[in-house]
Amino acid sequence: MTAGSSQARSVSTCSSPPPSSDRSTTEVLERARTDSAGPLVSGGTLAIETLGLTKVFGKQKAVNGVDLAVPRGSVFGFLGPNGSGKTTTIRMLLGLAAASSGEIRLLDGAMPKDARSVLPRVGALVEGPAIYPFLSGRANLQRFDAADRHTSPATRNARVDAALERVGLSHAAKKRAHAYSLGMKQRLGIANALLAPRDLLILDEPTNGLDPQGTREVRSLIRSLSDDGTTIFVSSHLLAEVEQMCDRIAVMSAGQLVAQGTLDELRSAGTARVRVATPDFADAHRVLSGLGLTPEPHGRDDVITAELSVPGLLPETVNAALVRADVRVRGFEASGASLEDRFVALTGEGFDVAG
Ligand SMILES: Nc1ncnc2c1ncn2[C@@H]1O[C@H](COP(=O)(O)OP(=O)(O)OP(=O)(O)O)[C@@H](O)[C@H]1O
Repeated sequence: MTAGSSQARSVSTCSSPPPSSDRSTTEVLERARTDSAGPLVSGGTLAIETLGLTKVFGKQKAVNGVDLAVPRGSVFGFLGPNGSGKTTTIRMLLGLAAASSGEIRLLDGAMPKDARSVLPRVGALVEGPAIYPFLSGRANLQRFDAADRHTSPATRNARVDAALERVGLSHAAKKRAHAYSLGMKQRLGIANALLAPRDLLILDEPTNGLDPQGTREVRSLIRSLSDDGTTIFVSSHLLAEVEQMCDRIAVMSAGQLVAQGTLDELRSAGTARVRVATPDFADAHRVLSGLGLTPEPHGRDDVITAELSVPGLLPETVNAALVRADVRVRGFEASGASLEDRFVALTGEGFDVAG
């Protein structure tokens, strides 16, 4: 990527940039982009790239200046609360909705201009599969395939059987779909997306509404598809789920991309904390305050915690200051911010972290 385009595409160009306390996240965004992004004109190492992607419904910006960078070969989680703009973004990526402004590159083409050459290489599951309940799983796939003018009827049966095998539904191929569990229906939807060889799979909330067993099935299927080298872009409103299957994530909040990077990058972008167990609570409070920190009680009168909010202040310096002031330290713990803390901070209250 050229320096110019890197700058132009950093998150700081969003219409409302993250607050200053989220500067580290902005840096993560910029680094992720600089590390992995190729120029928008060539596709580079990215399977999906957007620049300033925006969708306006009436007065509402449902998607607002989104710059996505999805490296090829990644399992990329697209995370955000309900209504944050994930489905709208996905619909624009696939050419199902027109963007109000912005650019999209999918694999080696621009969307929607190159849809004819690009989309046959992209499998998608958006808003659940439209399954015919009284047809068998196999007959459903045969119908879906027949509706796709890019596929060959001569190879249809073999491709349908391979897709059923791939999602672990061969044993239920002759069963009518209305007798499938929700997890099986979702896997049938994914099989539909796999009827032709794909370089990229885009899955919108593939585990939505599934019970824990169905969720596990779909999650392990996604991981095994990624082992085959397919890039997978999967949306979810559940942090725990994305954490288990993805190596990179982007976080949406109210139509804007508020973070993007590897899980480790996002974790390390959070503010570290210290936790001190001591019988000398008041003295510890005084020492921490003296260092410029804002100590907080921890629900017990012998434990005090504080965010390491002072730039350059290390946990060992805090510990040394406590010891110098004769504070008796029973326990001392330094920790990075949890991803959960990070996401609540990024997306505000109400973010559904666990399910
Ligand atoms: N066709 C439409 N007309 C008007 N507003 C829309 C339309 N589609 C989506 N929206 C609005 O755009 C916003 C983003 O919706 P979107 O479905 O993209 O969010 P989401 O993150 O996918 O949430 P969910 O997981 O609930 O589907 C919402 O406020 C929604 O009401």
